[in-house]
Amino acid sequence: MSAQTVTPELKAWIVAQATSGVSAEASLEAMRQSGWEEDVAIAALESTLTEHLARINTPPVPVPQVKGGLDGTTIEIDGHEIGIVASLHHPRVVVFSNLLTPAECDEIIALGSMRLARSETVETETGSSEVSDARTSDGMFFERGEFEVCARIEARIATLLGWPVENGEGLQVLRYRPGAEYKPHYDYFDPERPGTPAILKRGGQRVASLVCYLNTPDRGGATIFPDVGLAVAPIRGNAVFFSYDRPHPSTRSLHGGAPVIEGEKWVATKWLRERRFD
Ligand SMILES: O=C(O)CCC(=O)C(=O)O
Ligand SMILES: [Fe+2]
Repeated sequence: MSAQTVTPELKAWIVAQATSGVSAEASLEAMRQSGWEEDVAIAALESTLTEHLARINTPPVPVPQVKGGLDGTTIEIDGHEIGIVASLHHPRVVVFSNLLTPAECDEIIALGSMRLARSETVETETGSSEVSDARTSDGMFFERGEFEVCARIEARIATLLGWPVENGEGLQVLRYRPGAEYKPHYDYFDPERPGTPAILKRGGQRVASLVCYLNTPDRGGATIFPDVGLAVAPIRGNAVFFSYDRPHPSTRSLHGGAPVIEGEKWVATKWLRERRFD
């Protein structure tokens, strides 16, 4: 007898059927038609859907919130005035203007470029060509507080979102050249993946992202939220914040960086964890 194993692909298919409104009976019938024994198919459906429902049921955790709420148009932090441009409830998205000054954007680009250049050399030396087509940008991470400008931005973000500096990962800088993109993805760590428990030991889950635009590309490069058809224009100094109170697609936090058409796009992403990230 051929072993009938429940592969991740089959699980994904079962969940997709259920979420698109196909009845369990119809899915069972389709599985039988493609050669599954009925009892094995029922067990696969039952375990997969139970697991799926349990994840939807994941209790929400607290997430960062904008200081003072979203009623105002500006928020002042240490003499720096940040604008609230737009917000959305589900997914929770807030677009800010003037989160970073032009000088801060330039400084982060300058500091980031040095390390991008270095990592390019390393890559060519080892001959490793790990070009993923999901993310065609180049990136680097700063340590938290690595430079004065990093610490200043981190302190501002912590105040703006009421979330401790210690719960933040170091800023990540990405550079997209024309044609580069970041396909839609979730920023939380997929609870299904075997490596996730080890990652979560340091700081727990990611609960929010803040993508800061360091320049304005000539064309393209919006941050997109496909579940709700939202596109945020990348404008220097602006930033898009989004939070997700559980590691689940029901947060509608699926997002990506649309292809850059002309010019370069530079962003600094700040991820916030549930707990101290040391
Ligand atoms: O470049 C963008 O607009 C999105 C970046 C992003 O999704 C990330 O850094 O996780
Ligand atoms: Fe992302």
